[in-house]
Amino acid sequence: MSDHVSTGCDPLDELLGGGLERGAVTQVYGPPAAGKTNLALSAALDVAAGGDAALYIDTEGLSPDRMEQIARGRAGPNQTVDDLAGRLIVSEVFDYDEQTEAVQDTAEFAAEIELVVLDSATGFYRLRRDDDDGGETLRDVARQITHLLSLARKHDLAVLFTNQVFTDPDSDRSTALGGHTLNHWSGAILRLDRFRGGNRRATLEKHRAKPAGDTVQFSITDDGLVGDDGQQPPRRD
Ligand SMILES: Nc1ncnc2c1ncn2[C@@H]1O[C@H](COP(=O)(O)OP(=O)(O)OP(=O)(O)O)[C@@H](O)[C@H]1O
Repeated sequence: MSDHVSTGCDPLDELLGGGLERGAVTQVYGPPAAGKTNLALSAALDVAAGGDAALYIDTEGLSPDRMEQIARGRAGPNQTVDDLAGRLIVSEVFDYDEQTEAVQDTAEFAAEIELVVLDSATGFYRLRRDDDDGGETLRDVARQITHLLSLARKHDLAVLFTNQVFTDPDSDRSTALGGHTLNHWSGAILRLDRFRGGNRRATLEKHRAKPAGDTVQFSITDDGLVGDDGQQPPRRD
């Protein structure tokens, strides 16, 4: 078994030293429409195309149409979209308490899945942090991430969580919500940015085995994510 779970996009896998590392948590953050959900879906459906299962905790309202499009892009010639969708356990959550519960319940599936996606870890935190100044809720999100990390270690899973940005008034730069607390538990951190014309850039900000700062360019297409050389990711047999 590979040490990594593919993102479904070769250049992103290379940037990450092979993909999403098993036994660790990968954080993908960036501004709205940067491509975080597309990347998460691409990885989950790639797992499904490989014949394995993935758990997808969705706090944002996944588009079934988009899921179907990417599944079509990942499916091999002998696979249907339904084959892939059938290996995706989607847990839809509608508020913060449901998110907490869904993360807790991941333990029930851990033995039968290869990847857990939490998209997004901080959408509801963002709504709550004005009420409690972020303190308690942030500690709670961190507990969710450490719970997923312990499952990742125990069951050799990959975990991907997405995270949003806020603009730091001191530096005027957008940074990841949750700061050091969430970054500490992330074995790898990937920042996504979107540019005019739809081009996107992924920047490796933290990695166990690679220097930070490397980047790749990619685009979002009907099939999912493609590197800027325009090559489609290889389909499964
Ligand atoms: N079929 C497609 N072809 C090209 N681009 C697409 C396609 N489908 C979606 N997109 C692009 O993906 C963007 C949405 O990306 P995604 O949902 O992954 O962003 P995100 O980073 O998760 O954003 P948010 O933080 O708002 O959830 C759209 O704005 C659009 O630009």
